[in-house]
Amino acid sequence: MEKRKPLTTARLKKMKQAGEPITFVTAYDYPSAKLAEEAGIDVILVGDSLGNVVLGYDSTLPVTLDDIVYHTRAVVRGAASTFIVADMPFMSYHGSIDHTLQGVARLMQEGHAKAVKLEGGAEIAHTVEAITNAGVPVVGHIGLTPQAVHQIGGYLIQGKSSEQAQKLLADAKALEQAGAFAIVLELVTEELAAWISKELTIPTIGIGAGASCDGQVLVFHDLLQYGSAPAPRKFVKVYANVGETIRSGIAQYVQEVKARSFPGPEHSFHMDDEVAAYLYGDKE
Ligand SMILES: Nc1nc(=O)c2c([nH]1)NC[C@@H]1CN(c3ccc(C(=O)N[C@@H](CCC(=O)O)C(=O)O)cc3)CN21
Ligand SMILES: CC(C)C(=O)C(=O)O
Ligand SMILES: [Mg+2]
Repeated sequence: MEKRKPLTTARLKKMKQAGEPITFVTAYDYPSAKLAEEAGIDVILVGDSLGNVVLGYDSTLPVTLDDIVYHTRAVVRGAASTFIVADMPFMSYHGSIDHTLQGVARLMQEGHAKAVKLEGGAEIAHTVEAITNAGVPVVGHIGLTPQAVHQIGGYLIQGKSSEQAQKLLADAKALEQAGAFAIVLELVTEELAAWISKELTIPTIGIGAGASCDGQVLVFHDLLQYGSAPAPRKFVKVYANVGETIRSGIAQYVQEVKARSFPGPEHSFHMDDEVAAYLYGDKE
């Protein structure tokens, strides 16, 4: 395959200016990252959705920094030529700046990430600035911020009222001002996402935010129907049914072992004839 020019934060800004859509997908391990890179994805996000789709939790809150470091390393091994962003997990960036920077350092030095993503608006702008000042590119994330699910009261669409919309625009501008190189807009109206995208010079990456964003992101397991929620959410398009492929493959394996049709002769190893004859044959 042709080797692509490594993506940079400057290139992402140029893509926005040129109107070239930016593609993000999440990945959490070596094979998924390798396949995403081979498929031509621009950016891989090692999301804390890891908690839901890989670790079986019912929210992203239990995901730890250790979890993200471990999975980011595997993703980087699978997609060494792709720009890889690591999600900062719940409560890893709300203490002191020192504590936050220690976590960022682990994601970069042990996880080998190229950038980090944090949920929140103007209230975390000082944190975004400190991380940026340390030379680490930052992706913002506003709208539905799943780490705040218990405060929000559910996974609800954000920015429907004009007050909320204006606050979200102010948040986006604060993050841009603080040095973020891109902002995820999650579960906001298409109208608000279009407005924010027009007002910013950095790219917006939408999930459930309509077609006017500068890029799109989806969760790997959602777009491939790989063990995630049985009924895909409105903002997800299903491009393949990997879960069904895996289930039917394993079911066929079970059936063939039970029927003794697997393994067949072509899957088995044999001794030389003389040895077999000596051990088990007619030794008169
Ligand atoms: N598998 C997976 N995909 C995701 O996109 C995702 C995760 N997990 N985990 C972390 C967050 C949580 N996300 C979610 C979770 C639920 C809804 C949801 O049920 N939304 C409703 C709309 C609610 C409303 O009407 O306000 C929907 O029907 O789409 C949306 C995003 C997005 N992220
Ligand atoms: C849905 C994306 C943006 C995310 O934050 C995640 O996968 O954790
Ligand atoms: Mg996340």
